Amino acid sequence: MSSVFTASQGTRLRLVAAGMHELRLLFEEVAPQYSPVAEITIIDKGYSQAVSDIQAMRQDQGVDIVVSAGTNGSFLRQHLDIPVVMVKAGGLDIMRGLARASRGSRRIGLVAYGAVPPELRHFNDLFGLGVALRAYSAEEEAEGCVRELLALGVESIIGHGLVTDLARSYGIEGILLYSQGAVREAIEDAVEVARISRLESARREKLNTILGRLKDGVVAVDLDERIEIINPAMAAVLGRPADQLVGQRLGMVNSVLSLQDTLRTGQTEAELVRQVGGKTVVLTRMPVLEQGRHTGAVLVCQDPVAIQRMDRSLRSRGKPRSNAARYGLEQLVGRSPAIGRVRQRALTCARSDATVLIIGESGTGKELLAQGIHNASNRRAQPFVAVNCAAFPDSLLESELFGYVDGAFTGSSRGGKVGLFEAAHTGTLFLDEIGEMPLPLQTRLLRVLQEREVLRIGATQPTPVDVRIIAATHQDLAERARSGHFRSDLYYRLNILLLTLPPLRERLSDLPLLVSHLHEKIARRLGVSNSVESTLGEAGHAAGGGREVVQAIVEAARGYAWPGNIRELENLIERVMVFCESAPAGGDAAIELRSIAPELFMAAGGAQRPVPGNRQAALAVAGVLTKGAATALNEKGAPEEPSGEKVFYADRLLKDTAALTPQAVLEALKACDGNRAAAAAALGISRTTLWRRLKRMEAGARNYRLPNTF
Ligand SMILES: Nc1ncnc2c1ncn2[C@@H]1O[C@H](COP(=O)(O)OP(=O)(O)OP(=O)(O)O)[C@@H](O)[C@H]1O
Repeated sequence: MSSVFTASQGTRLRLVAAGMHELRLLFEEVAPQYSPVAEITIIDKGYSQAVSDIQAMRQDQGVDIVVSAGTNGSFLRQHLDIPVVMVKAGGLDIMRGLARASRGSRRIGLVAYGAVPPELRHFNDLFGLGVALRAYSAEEEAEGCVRELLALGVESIIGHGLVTDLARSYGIEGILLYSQGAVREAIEDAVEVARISRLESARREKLNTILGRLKDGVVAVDLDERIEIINPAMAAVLGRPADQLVGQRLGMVNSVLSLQDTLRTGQTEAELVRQVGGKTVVLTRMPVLEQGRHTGAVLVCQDPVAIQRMDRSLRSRGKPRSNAARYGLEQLVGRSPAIGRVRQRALTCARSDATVLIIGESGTGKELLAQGIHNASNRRAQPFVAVNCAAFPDSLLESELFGYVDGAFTGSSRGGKVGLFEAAHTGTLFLDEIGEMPLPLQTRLLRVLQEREVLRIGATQPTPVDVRIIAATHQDLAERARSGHFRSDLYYRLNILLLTLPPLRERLSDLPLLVSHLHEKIARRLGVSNSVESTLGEAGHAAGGGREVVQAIVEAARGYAWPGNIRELENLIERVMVFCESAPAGGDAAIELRSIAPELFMAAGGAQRPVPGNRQAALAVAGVLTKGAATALNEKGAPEEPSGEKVFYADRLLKDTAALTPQAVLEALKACDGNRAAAAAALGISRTTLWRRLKRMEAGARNYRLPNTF
């Protein structure tokens, strides 16, 4: 037996051999040889009885294939939907039958099923064998043939089982046409067919599993455009069960999906946008080639929203994690009751998906709070996208937020652009400085909040988005709504969960904690020791140890009635630390300090808002900056009488930085080659504050010549 008879997947093939009388005996003789690959069940029944037995076996344990012969075999073929392999008599079988018959009889007859083979007729005539030949095509005709032969005096009839039985019933010899060889050949054919059909059905099952899991609809048709394969997604598009659609002409089921042109031209057409059942779909039509011949066509139907989502996910994966929130609520430093209440409310906000509005002065930690809420929410693993509405010209802000489709406007990038709403899909969108949003965009924003879908610029179909909005402002939004600068309906939509961040001046008790937190944070960033106890390297001797730096700054800030800006406090600390780091060991620190002192003090906030008590603040800062700063506080922690040098610097600081003058702004911009971020950093203010300052300067005094970048 050859190796092709290895049953697939380790299970034996299941064969049924259906034959009565002599054929059954032949099956019984041959079947054991195939037991390693096939389990052969022999049934000694014919016609409808055999059909019902085989169907029951099929239900019970499965049947791969049936082997039978003659009219019984033909009957089974017609009534079963599993393959039936016929035992066929070859030339040798006929010869063998004739030889056997001629041993005892003078007159021999042969009754064939279907038609007498022409070769046999020819052979009979050529050799003058005188065998009487008859053929039958239906069971009831067989007896007529036997009787005719009897009338001719035939004593021995060769034929199928039915014929041999009839011959015997009329008292003459019946010789079965088949040999063991013919039966063996039929079983081997059956095993091979069953093996291939098992492989086929395993392949089909795999394909069905894959197609069943696909979100895209797939349908394959034959050359007549009749549906051969259809997956559940496609059946859903067509609104009918898959089994009802198989065999139907696709173009008749839905003319938009017709594959007639593809069958005719053999051309692939990709990404065709069409409407099917009121839904926009993206279609791809392809011909099917089997061994170089067109045998049908395939249609793939995609949901554009899914494509967009995939596109977004690919884009966001390609990007570095810029859309991630770095801060958690635990980084919102402060033990004052005011900040405690904010932290508590923020935790409550994190538990819901409702829109949050954060109100607080610039640099009070609004973004930190927004990030903290995101990171404490269920969306923490999803994007956190922040946008400063004040930082973009109106038209740019629109395309940033909503994105645009390919060719939406001159100069738009090819392939369109994903807006920040879409980029934040499933996550949080932080809209900072929402009060600065132009009115037309407020209308669009309101629509997004109501409909939960965005319409890219130039698009006709909206894209659903699942985004949690956190908006922030330093402005009195209610007042802006009253004065018509802000849509009141949007204000009410945003103002669902309100968080108010108090300025630092209203929670000065948090100052020491904040200063040492920021000191540590900056030290980490600068790569210097983060302990306030430690020295700041060799240079630390010039300007005092870490503890003194922190204490002096706390003093300065307190005395100065800090105007509420933590960012500026952070900037001041950084400047002091950088200065202390860079002061040469044993060098004249006082000279160094003199050069940066005005800038440092400006960073302390005094430049923006001179407040009462600033002389004391200046003294404290100057204390850090002068050579004798290490003794700025006496042993009991009380401030020392200021030295003449300290007083001198404090006065100079006050004079130089009395206000963030337009001149100071312009000089900073000039020094930074018009780079706004750098200028803001140099001035120790946020980019937003600088932007506002510039806006005010532009509006108020047209005589300033601003660099082109503005
Ligand atoms: N309570 C706090 N604890 C620790 N750090 C804080 C706190 N509040 C603010 N900061 C720090 O101050 C800086 C400014 O904070 P943030 O950017 O969140 O302020 P903002 O109110 O959003 O500012 P703006 O309105 O100018 O955009 C950040 O570096 C932040 O880490």
